[in-house]
Amino acid sequence: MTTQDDGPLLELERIRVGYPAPGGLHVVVDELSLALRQGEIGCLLGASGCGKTTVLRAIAGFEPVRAGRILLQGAVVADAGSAVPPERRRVGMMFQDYALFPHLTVAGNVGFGLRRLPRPAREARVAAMLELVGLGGSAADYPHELSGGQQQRVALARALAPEPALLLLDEPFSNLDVDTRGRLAHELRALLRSTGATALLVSHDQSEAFAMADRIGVMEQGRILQWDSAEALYRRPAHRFVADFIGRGALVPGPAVGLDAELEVLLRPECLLHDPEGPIRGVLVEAGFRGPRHFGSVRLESGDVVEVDLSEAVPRQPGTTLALRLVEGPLVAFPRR
Ligand SMILES: Nc1ncnc2c1ncn2[C@@H]1O[C@H](COP(=O)(O)OP(=O)(O)OP(=O)(O)O)[C@@H](O)[C@H]1O
Repeated sequence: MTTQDDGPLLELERIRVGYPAPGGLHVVVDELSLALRQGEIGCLLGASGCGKTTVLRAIAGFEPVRAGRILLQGAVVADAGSAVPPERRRVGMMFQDYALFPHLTVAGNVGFGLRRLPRPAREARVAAMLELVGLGGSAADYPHELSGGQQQRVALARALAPEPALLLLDEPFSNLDVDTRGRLAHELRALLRSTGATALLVSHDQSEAFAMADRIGVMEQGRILQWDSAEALYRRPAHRFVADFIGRGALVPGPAVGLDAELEVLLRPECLLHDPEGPIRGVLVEAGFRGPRHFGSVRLESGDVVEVDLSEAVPRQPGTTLALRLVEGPLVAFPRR
């Protein structure tokens, strides 16, 4: 998995992808750009139906690109006039339901894409992949004998076995329960890191995206609004939708907290502090402990309700009037609509 130069391993340049529809093309993804460097893990994050899977399918070569282009390791693999076939792209894909072959053993599944290798090399590679994902003892098992998490690891081993330049993962945790999801997100990240794989995954779950990815693209209706690190998305959302979608918080008119009337300010729970001397008043609507800190919904005098970290505030009875002040340092604000 090496590239010849330091350029991005994957580049999407303003791609448009759609599906044939009675009136013409139903455009699902438009003007979408992103770049991933060798060894980076990216994530497309967005609500159901925003076009995440369609982007993966276009990268894998299952859907044609109607405008823009896709480059892998510096070479164009798809544009409006041409497309390298999927099997020549060196792209591995792990599907949402894992798509394991039920009639093949674990070893058979992992070796499926290696049929052109001589048998000893194939067997060695399968064994190495199973060792990597911690399933060395399960080679002879069938998929139905495994847990969801183990099936996921078989699917991952199968996708990694042919040494793809790029790995695509469609909702890799969707079939797992909540506890397993959290654990496996960290496990999968560590695994991908250990192989140096470059990967792009799709998720509708922010905590998964944050746990897994170096770069996250927040999508809305077929576009990426911001392609950035998790921290930048949280601290410096470039778009109102991103501010709303990522993390907790509310956009309130500036005057609600003594600021400019032309602005709307993003108030995350850590932006307002309890301070008996503070100039901002609010009534506690409800409070709750979400370990290790206490949070409360506070109705400001403007009527806006914001979430506030109340760990330092006592008492925390609903109906209490609280004095608050803004945290020091810059806040995120947008021109008022
Ligand atoms: N094969 C297809 N033919 C026609 N329309 C399709 C096809 N596949 C997807 N679409 C449409 O494209 C849009 C985007 O679908 P896509 O599966 O890419 O979204 P998604 O963000 O991955 O959603 P989900 O999280 O639900 O899988 C949807 O409106 C969907 O109905």
